[in-house]
Amino acid sequence: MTDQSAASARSASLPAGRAAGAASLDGRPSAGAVLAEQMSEAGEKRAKRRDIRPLARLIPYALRHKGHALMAVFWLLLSTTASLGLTALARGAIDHGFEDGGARLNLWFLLLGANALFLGLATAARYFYVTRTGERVIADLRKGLFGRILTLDPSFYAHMRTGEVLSRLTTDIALVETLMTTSVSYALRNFLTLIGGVVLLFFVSPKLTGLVLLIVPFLLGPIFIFGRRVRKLTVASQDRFAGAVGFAGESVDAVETVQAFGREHSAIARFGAAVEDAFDASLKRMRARAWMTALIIVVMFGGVTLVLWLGARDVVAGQMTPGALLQFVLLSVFAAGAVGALGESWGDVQKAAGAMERIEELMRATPDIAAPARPVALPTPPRGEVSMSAVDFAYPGRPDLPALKGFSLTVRPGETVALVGPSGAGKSTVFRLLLRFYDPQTGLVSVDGVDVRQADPVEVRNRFAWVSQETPLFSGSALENIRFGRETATLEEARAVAEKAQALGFIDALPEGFDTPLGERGKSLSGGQRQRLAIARALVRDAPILLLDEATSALDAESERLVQAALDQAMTERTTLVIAHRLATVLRADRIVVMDDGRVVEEGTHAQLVAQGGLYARLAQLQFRAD
Ligand SMILES: Nc1ncnc2c1ncn2[C@@H]1O[C@H](COP(=O)(O)OP(=O)(O)OP(=O)(O)O)[C@@H](O)[C@H]1O
Repeated sequence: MTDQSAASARSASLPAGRAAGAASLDGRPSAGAVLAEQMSEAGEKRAKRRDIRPLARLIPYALRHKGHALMAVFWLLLSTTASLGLTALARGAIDHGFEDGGARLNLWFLLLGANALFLGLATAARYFYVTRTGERVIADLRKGLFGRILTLDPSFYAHMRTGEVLSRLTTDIALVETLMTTSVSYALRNFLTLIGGVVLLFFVSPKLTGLVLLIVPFLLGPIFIFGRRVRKLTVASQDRFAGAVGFAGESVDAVETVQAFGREHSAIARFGAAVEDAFDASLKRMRARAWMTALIIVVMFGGVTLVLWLGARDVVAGQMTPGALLQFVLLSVFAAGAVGALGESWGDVQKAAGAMERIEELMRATPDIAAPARPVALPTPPRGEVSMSAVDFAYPGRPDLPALKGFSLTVRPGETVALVGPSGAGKSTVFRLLLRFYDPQTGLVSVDGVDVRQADPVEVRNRFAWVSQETPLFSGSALENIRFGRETATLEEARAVAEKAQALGFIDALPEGFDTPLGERGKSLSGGQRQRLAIARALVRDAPILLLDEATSALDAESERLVQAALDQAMTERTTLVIAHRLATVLRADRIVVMDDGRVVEEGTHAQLVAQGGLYARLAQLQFRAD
């Protein structure tokens, strides 16, 4: 076999798995090694698929790299030819090398040596081109999939957990990667070796080959029948043992109760019985396995002996040369090895088929929200006007629970409107419809006078700067986080908005100022700092409409004052829609819109609404945090 090393490499089920042992310099596993190990473990649990048709979807990806794919096929054919050619050369060396007192012995062995050299090089080239094509396909697939994932709208994420989406991006792609790199190279080589080997076997000796083919069912029969039984019995004995362990765990956990009730002996007896039970199940498995082993060895070695005996008789009778017999034996070994190896690869193929099916499901998913064929352009310069009229909306999967019912609201350019209402009234939903994460079932949402359904969602979203409650930040520096609002922002612009957002002071005080990495999700900052940075990020966008979801989480007095000052700055000079939780904010608003159960129930200024003594008056008393 030319690349048995590949077999051992394959046993690590994911390519990433091989890196799992890698450690960084300080002895701890590196982040990459940890991820690889996690993916390797997760890969074990992903479902297989018997139908391997999904793998055909990889073909277009491979065809994008035709040159390398062709090179892979070329070297695959050459390396297989070289390994099969080895058997022909061995035959020649035996049959002709000793003729004329061994005159051509050196030549034959030179040829064998040259073949070995060529085989080595061809195998290396095959490995390189197959793996390179595979890795390239995987890189394209990864990029394509992530691109797709980020275009999917919240309706999609409502029925698929983000964890599952990430598993598809990492674990599932790693499973396909194993197939496309290690397994494909290995399996194709073995497949070709098998086909070529069997064809050559027929040429060398049709009689003996026929005999071998007759023996094969006798070999596969016991493997199939006993193998199945052994697997069933293995599961049974594992289950019994798990039962025993479970009972032991329970007793140890509650050892005081066991002792207080004086139940030690009965617990020991029960555990003993469970262990004996597990032992009996193992015994059955051992018997089946022993019989299977005996049968396989008898059939295999008996068969080999029979075939060799018949071959040797043919040699004596002059119907076959000794070299041909040697070639026959070598080819049989190659072909048998290839069958075994293909069986091993089959598990990887099924795993990858399952993975590819899941990946394709994501690739095929189309977002509900997309630009129409001919989007209507929003007016420039932007006016900063939003309007929702008679909007009815229920979230996907909750059709019976409308979040907005006949909701209408118009916000004029430059106006500040505070949305107030009990939890679940539909305030955040208003924002989600404006940002066009969803479309309403009935009614109209328009931005700057254009129906958002007729516009390009990217252009619509460009009109908004959004500060959400959670203010998610990203790993990267403070500057990069501000530039998330607008990539082209200069450092000066970033400083200017940071100043307006009351964030300049703390950013400058960071060890590397604007270049300080903030850690994953900006976790090195305090809650108030994160909020101010998020406000700076929204400000740098310089969008005409600000959507502000005030944080409900309490900050300390100083942070609260700073955040409030940042918000005051943000709200000036642009249309603002704010989900308000602070008294100061509602007092500043031009208009307060009170929502309840998806409807507008009251509207007016703070003073007017308090005087009305309705829902707002009650909320104001309970909900607003005084500054
Ligand atoms: N993604 C979602 N899928 C299904 N239902 C949702 C979803 N988001 C919100 N809802 C439901 O829609 C209704 C309105 O929710 P919304 O988040 O707009 O309320 P809210 O007024 O912003 O409340 P809060 O002040 O608590 O954030 C609620 O009944 C809520 O359970």
